[in-house]
Amino acid sequence: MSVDERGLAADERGLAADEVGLAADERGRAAELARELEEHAYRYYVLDKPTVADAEYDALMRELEAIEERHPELRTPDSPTQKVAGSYSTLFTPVEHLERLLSLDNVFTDEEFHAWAARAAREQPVTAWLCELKIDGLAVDLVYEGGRLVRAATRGDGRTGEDITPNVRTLASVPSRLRGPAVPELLEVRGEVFFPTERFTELNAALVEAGKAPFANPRNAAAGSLRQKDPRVTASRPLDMIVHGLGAHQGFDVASQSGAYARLAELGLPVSARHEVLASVEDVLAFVRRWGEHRHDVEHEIDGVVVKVDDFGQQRRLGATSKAPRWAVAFKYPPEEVTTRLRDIQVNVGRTGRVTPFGVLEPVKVAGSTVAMATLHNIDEVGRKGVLIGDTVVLRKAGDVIPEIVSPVVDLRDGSERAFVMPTHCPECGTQLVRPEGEVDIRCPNTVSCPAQLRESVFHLASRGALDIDGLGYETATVLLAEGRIHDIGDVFHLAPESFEGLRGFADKKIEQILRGLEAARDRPLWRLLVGLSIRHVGPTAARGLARELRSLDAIATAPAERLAAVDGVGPKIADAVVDWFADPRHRDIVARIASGGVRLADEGAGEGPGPLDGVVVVITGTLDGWSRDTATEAVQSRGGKVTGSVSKKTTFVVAGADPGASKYDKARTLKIPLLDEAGFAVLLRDGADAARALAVPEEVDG
Ligand SMILES: NC(=O)c1ccc[n+]([C@@H]2O[C@H](COP(=O)([O-])OP(=O)(O)OC[C@H]3O[C@@H](n4cnc5c(N)ncnc54)[C@H](O)[C@@H]3O)[C@@H](O)[C@H]2O)c1
Ligand SMILES: [Zn+2]
Repeated sequence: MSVDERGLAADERGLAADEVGLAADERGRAAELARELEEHAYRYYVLDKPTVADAEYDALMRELEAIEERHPELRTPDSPTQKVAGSYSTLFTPVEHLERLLSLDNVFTDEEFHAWAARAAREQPVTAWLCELKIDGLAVDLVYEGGRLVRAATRGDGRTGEDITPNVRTLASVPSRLRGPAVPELLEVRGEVFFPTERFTELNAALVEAGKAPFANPRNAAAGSLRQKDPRVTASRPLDMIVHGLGAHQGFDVASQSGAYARLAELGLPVSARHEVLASVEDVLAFVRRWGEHRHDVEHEIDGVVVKVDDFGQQRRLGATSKAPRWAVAFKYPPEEVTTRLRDIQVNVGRTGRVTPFGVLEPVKVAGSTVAMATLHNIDEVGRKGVLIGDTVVLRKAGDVIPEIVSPVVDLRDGSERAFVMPTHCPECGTQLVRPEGEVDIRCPNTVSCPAQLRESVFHLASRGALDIDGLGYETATVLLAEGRIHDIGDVFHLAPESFEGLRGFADKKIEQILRGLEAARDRPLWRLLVGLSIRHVGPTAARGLARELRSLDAIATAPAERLAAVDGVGPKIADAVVDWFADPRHRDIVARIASGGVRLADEGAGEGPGPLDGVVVVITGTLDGWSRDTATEAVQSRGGKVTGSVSKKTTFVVAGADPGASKYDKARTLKIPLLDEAGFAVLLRDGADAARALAVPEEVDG
């Protein structure tokens, strides 16, 4: 044996030894993962009290799958990757399902879906896909004999579930008798029981008030409400159900999933109207994308889309694994919930003095960004949520919405947690805080010199939503105030090159940028200035209304409350806030300084009669190349027209840019409201409504 060969042989031995070590490690890890997964599944399915978010459970499951992929000998039939998760509690009588209830395999990306669909199609050509929403609830099995509901059960381990018949009978949407002349002799249907999203906060608040632990999310609320010993508790909860599957049946002859849904609906069962039968994989992916964008427009939570082979014959030929059918898959959306630790609760003082608690979190990644803080809105909210400092909490970040603390994980408390106490004095200026009667908010009443309020109001004046002053960000505002170069928002437009003398961190370029930013901001539309003044309750909608109808700051400042309240989008509460604000001589002084700083305080056409788009109501949806939503809105409003957010019979035109919102688009078609593209919109602005109407050709909906 040559030296070389010996070396090689030793290497091989080394490698083999490593592999043995690795396998032993991985075997240990696999066993640990299996234990953890079983424990989490028990907490989730039996106790309805998970201690980790679904995304964390799914990550453990994927880790186990990956190990089993490398070491197939570890993939035993009792591995959590191979069975339907779930168990049944001794609180309920066990019942055998007539046919097994399975879980679903998952895909997370277009590529994974393509691969899945291709694999299915290799076994069995697929003629049509049925797409529907994946309801985040709990699976329930209903059995009808001779048209009467005889049993309802949870999924359990897929073979044996828990008898929850009396509880399910309390659901208004579940018929106790099927409707119509030809009811099947036997019908086993599966569906999802869910807790309507908008009722969830209300339930948790009530539980916390009663000294009980809140639910982690609407799914757990559904499971916990349904799996009650006392059906009266279930009856008191707003549970709903949608059916999405067929089990054993006799006298129910249909050839497809979509056909089954039509028939189930005739029988009076709750079927979702949101399913679609689609021919191509591309159409399926478009469905997935569309609902991803409208994920929060649904009355229940959805965690993805379920794609099923529509034809029953094709389904049968594809069959199932021990865990899931091969003819269906769940396309999961990115998770929006994680758990993390609430390290502290602190308060923030806003531009109008409002004191809001916020949670300081152990930084955590969710929905693509790292979150370290979450608002808690007000002191009542802290109480309603029942969170303590030191708690592990469920954190939710849905789309562009700011991150929210949903609930504490009560089961993970160790006694070291403590309740948040609202400070009695402003953390920034030491002034005693007040809670005006009948208000939920606590405020710092020192509007004149509270550093937090000044900083926030200057920053707000300069922000995108208000005057959009380039170069004047939060840091700059803080420095200028702290160094006494400005005292409040009234001084901002008096900033000159000398104002920055002796300040560190202000290069000539930066100073120029700010001065140029101010120059541009002097000429913005009136409503932006109004927003920038930080008058309580006055947001863009009210400001636009006021500017549109009164057209100058002077007119707004001197109008009586009744006149202001009559403005579209204003009303008495905002009107009073406006009157109060202008009644304060310090505020009038601020306005005078803003005016002497060269800011335009009136819109063009102040005092003029109706504009060319008077009476025209426009809804804008999708993106326009040449316009932002703000500039497009302004263009309509400055001509006397109105822009609203939803399509109704009162809408004159719907302007649809690229990727228009599906619901607005569809509604416009149903109500036969003229649709304008970007070119049509330009015509509307230039030549008026009649010219635009002539251009709006009704087109056919494609898919
Ligand atoms: N947080 C935890 O501790 C914990 C523990 C266990 C499981 N889980 C979560 O539970 C889920 C896994 O459970 P699973 O096995 O039920 O899988 P799954 O929820 O991903 O998918 C299967 C289920 O989807 C339901 N479903 C909803 N809409 C449907 C539709 N339109 N058509 C068909 N089925 C539909 C069915 O009831 C079916 O049983 C994961 O999301 C996991 O994170 C979490
Ligand atoms: Zn203060």
